[in-house]
Amino acid sequence: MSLSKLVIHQFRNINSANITFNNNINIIVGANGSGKTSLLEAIYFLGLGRSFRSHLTSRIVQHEHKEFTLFSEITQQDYITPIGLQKSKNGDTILKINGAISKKLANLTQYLPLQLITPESSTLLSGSPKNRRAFLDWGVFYHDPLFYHNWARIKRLLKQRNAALKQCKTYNELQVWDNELCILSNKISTQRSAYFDQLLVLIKSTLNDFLPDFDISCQFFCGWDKNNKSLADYLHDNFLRDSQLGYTTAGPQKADIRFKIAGYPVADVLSRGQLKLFVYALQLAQGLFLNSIDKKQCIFLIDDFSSELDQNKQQILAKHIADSGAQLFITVIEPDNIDRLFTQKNSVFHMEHGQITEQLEN
Ligand SMILES: Nc1ncnc2c1ncn2[C@@H]1O[C@H](COP(=O)(O)OP(=O)(O)OP(=O)(O)O)[C@@H](O)[C@H]1O
Repeated sequence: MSLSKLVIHQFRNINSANITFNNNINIIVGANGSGKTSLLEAIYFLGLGRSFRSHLTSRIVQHEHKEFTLFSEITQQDYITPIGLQKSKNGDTILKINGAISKKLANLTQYLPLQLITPESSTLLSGSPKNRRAFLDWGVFYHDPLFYHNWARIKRLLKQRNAALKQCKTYNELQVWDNELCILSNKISTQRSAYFDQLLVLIKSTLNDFLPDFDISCQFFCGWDKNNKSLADYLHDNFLRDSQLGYTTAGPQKADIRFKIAGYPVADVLSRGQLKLFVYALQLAQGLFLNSIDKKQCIFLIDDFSSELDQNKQQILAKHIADSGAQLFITVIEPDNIDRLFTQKNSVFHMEHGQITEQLEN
């Protein structure tokens, strides 16, 4: 899958754009505030139905306009899927996939498997486990077609259980939720750990290139200590504590991936640039997995490609992206020799005050 065409209307400072992208490398060059991140945000919106910068449509719609419109063509082998999305400040949304109205924005996710890397991405390692669960679930979602159903069901169940926790006086009253919860939790945990075990091989190999001087351990935690007791026992034994807290403290909603160096969390040991490289290694491993095992093309959106990376690391990164077979969108302020980092054919776009123009080959 690749994004072959994008039409934008009234999205941030981009009033109107009609762009045909390269199937591999797309380099977007522009000064501060020219609209580079807005372009990535528009692509992200088409991939996930939301922004990575704001929950408020009113911030994203161009000032003095009522709505933004995005139209794209997604190419898979020789088949083109047209997708159109319009969002208004008043909350109205129109999504069309292949000419038919689609009610759910979640339907978008299967078309563009996006990996976003921004200067804030190191929160994947330094932030809460929620970020690492989202990272892991992204891969499981594309790898295992049954995962989404289990995940959506358990989210609903937990919501109901947490509401019931606040009212139940005895554990017996809760058991109606827990039988299904335990079955689903074990399924999700098996799906996640099966994916993680395979991904780990790729993570180790990318980390070896990016951070060869560190011995890094990576461990999946399913959300409860399986070796100690079953989830059913945890739910039973934690009843009093959980009802005081008003939420369930054991289960797949507490899963995490623990990355450590000499027993310390990586965020406490590595520099900012090294953390960024770590995140690149993790996301590239997922891109490689998607390409080589799931036979789907990953799309990388990388904002501010060269920040905090020396020339050598930029070269390693460029090589890995090329090897992953992904479609790439990177933004840079200074073009320098960035296009020469990539050996395959690439397209360069210049961004100025929200206007995009493609640089023609000499
Ligand atoms: N709703 C909006 N309508 C019009 N312009 C907007 C809107 N939201 C943001 N902008 C403007 O869009 C411009 C582009 O911002 P963007 O973050 O895309 O730039 P950038 O090229 O990524 O900059 P940098 O290199 O500094 O990160 C900014 O000047 C911003 O003030």
